[in-house]
Amino acid sequence: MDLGIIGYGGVGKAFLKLLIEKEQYLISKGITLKIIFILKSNCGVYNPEGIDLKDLAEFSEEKSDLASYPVGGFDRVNLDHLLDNSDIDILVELTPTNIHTGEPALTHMKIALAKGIHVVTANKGPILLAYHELTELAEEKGVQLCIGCTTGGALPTINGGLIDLAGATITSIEGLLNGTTNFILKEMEEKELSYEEALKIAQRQGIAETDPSLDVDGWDTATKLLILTNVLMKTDEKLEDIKVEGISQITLEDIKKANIEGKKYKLIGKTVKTEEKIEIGVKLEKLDKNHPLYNVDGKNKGVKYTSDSLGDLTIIGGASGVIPAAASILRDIIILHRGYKILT
Ligand SMILES: NC(=O)C1=CN([C@@H]2O[C@H](COP(=O)(O)OP(=O)(O)OC[C@H]3O[C@@H](n4cnc5c(N)ncnc54)[C@H](OP(=O)(O)O)[C@@H]3O)[C@@H](O)[C@H]2O)C=CC1
Ligand SMILES: N[C@@H](CC=O)C(=O)O
Repeated sequence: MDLGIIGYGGVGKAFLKLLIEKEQYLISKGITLKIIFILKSNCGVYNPEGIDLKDLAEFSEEKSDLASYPVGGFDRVNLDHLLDNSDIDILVELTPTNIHTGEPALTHMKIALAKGIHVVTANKGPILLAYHELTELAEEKGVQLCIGCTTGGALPTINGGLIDLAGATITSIEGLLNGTTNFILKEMEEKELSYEEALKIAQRQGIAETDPSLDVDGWDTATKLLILTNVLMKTDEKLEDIKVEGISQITLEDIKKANIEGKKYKLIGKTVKTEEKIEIGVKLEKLDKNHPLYNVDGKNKGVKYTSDSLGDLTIIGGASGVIPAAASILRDIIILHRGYKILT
């Protein structure tokens, strides 16, 4: 399969390295992935024969300006033109999340789907704002929109809800869905760091969003929760209708006090749906030891589904990070290659 990648930051670079590491595994499964183009905001690399990934990865260790890459580097980006000429099967969209406009990713995805190209993405903005429109377009064109990375990266939230709870009605979703805030809370607790110091470490490790206020003010949790709600509960809820709280007000003293009570602070997003109404919100909660998400620490995340006929299902792990995020992009590509249809 031929791929084009838009966004060559933390996740994009990790994805390239992963493809190099997994080359033999992929070949053994009969999966040949050829990268035709990689775009950043103002430059890119294009090679219709397939980019030499090892060479480009080495080049990128030293330089960030792809225009100066000797084989196919260029500095004027025209995606429409590229998609017309490069004949790719899958567009991998990895630009920064914008929860207000979804751009630039929303436009990238619409162009690709309209041209009959599958889209695999880590970008939550377009899925939050235009999930139904994009899936309709994908269906009309007979291609897939793969969003496994948008609701917790490596944590298999979408697959768990759609595949493992198939046939059941999900009545509540409770999620610890943001690795950055959970990591900050743990660093403050264990190393007695201030909130600001812990956030800087999360940023250095590449787990925070390009705009970290999305993490610490609760919007990333809210976005993931809303995508899960709209996909799994077949609703069309909007960000502006829900109450969202972050963690920026918490102090080391609050955390220590909770510890003495045998409790831990966690940023929790929760949706409860009955026949009459739906309640959705994100808030900092003090969990006690009996709560299924109490032991989800550090960069790990977790989700608990309650369903009518398949009971409760709690999935824990899926640490945030550029490598697990890249691996969840590859997971979606493999699922696509196997011919499974996830979003039905
Ligand atoms: N980091 C993580 O652990 C995870 C991230 N995600 C999601 O993955 C996506 C990427 O995250 P991450 O790699 O950390 O982000 P980065 O900020 O590290 O990288 C973003 C990349 O997108 C490029 N870009 C920005 N605007 C455009 C544009 N208009 N056209 C082409 N390229 C553009 C940037 O180019 P330039 O450098 O030239 O500006 C950069 O290469 C985000 O949507 C994020 O929410 C999901 C799960 C986990
Ligand atoms: N910033 C996010 C990255 C994955 O979505 C997080 O911290 O979990």
